[in-house]
Amino acid sequence: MTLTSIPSKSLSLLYKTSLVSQTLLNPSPSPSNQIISRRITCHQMSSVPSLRTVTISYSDLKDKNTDLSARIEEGFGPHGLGILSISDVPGYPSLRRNLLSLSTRLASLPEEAKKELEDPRSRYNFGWSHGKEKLESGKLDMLKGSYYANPILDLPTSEKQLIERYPSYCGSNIWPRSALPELEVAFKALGKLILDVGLMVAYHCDRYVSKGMNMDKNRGLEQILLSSRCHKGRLLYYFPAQQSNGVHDDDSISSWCGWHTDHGSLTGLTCGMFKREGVEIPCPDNAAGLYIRTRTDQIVKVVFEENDIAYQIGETTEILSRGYLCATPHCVRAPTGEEASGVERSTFALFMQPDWDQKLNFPDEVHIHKELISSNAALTFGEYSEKLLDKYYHMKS
Ligand SMILES: O=C(O)CCC(=O)C(=O)O
Ligand SMILES: [Fe+2]
Repeated sequence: MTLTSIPSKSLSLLYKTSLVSQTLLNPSPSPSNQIISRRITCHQMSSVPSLRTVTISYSDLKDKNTDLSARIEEGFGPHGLGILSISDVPGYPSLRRNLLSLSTRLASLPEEAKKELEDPRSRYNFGWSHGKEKLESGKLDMLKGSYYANPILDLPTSEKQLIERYPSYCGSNIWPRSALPELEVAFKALGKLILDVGLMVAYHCDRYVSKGMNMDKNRGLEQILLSSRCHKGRLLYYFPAQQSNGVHDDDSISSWCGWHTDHGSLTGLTCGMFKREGVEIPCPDNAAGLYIRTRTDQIVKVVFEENDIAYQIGETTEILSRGYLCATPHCVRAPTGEEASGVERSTFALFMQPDWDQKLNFPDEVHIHKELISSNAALTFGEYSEKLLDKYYHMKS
């Protein structure tokens, strides 16, 4: 388990009962499954239904005068899937390719070199992490390796007390400067771009939310992300089947990455890159990839273009927006069948999250992590995350 993605076993959302039936822009909305069925497409080769994300072009997104509230609501609102993607971001395709191509090299470094990149103090939330997190089954996750770093700040604070209290946020990056020097440049470049575009998404999210609730201009999502020193990038490498003890015979939907909601504010996601023996290939199994659980408890496979950046909502935004923007339960399914043998997957997530002292006021009725958070609790983001980490880290022993 890592700090950025905590499993939500019941997947009940915070605001399931109160605001889900209320939309801002469509006073009498069609049921969410109607919206969803409009966008269902079936891949020719497979019977697995996939939904395309709502897509906004970069040129529309960067124009602050364009009102994108309806698109934001369609993607992130109570009846949306909780994901949307941005197309045509200048420079993005090559930055994505540069970084994702390095994940195989990182994962193949000698064990001693990877050990030097580990940081137990931050519960492996900086540097290399493999086999430290638990899968839903309770077994250690040997299926993927992750590399975590803050792409914006190498050292978010020099205050010793803060570093000790919140090691997973306030710690320092650990770059493989001699073993793989290209990683730092590629990681920072992609992370910074996804943050910049994420800030534009956040601007339009605020505009949408402010139509429904009184919002202090300085406390919106954009401002929270702009002033945060805690953003965290995760380069993920899913090992090919035969290197992970053949565990890919698990054909459940969450066979590669368990069901969870990200607990920060906004997550930027690249489209996964598949390779066999070092050569990039299209995904050999149409059923493999990202799945989302909808507000009406349907499980759907979600697709977006290779050169689009996808954004998902995290728990903190759901809390701060009082449910107007809803967190996104998701998981990843591994490819199965003969064709899946030797297939690896690389991807990158940027968890945009508030600073450790951001105040979170929980609602009267808390549905998520109930056992940890009391109704109307007022915690800082740092305290909230530490509570989750304490709980899930203790599960690891
Ligand atoms: O591998 C993916 O596409 C998603 C990973 C993910 O959900 C996470 O790291 O929180
Ligand atoms: Fe996630």
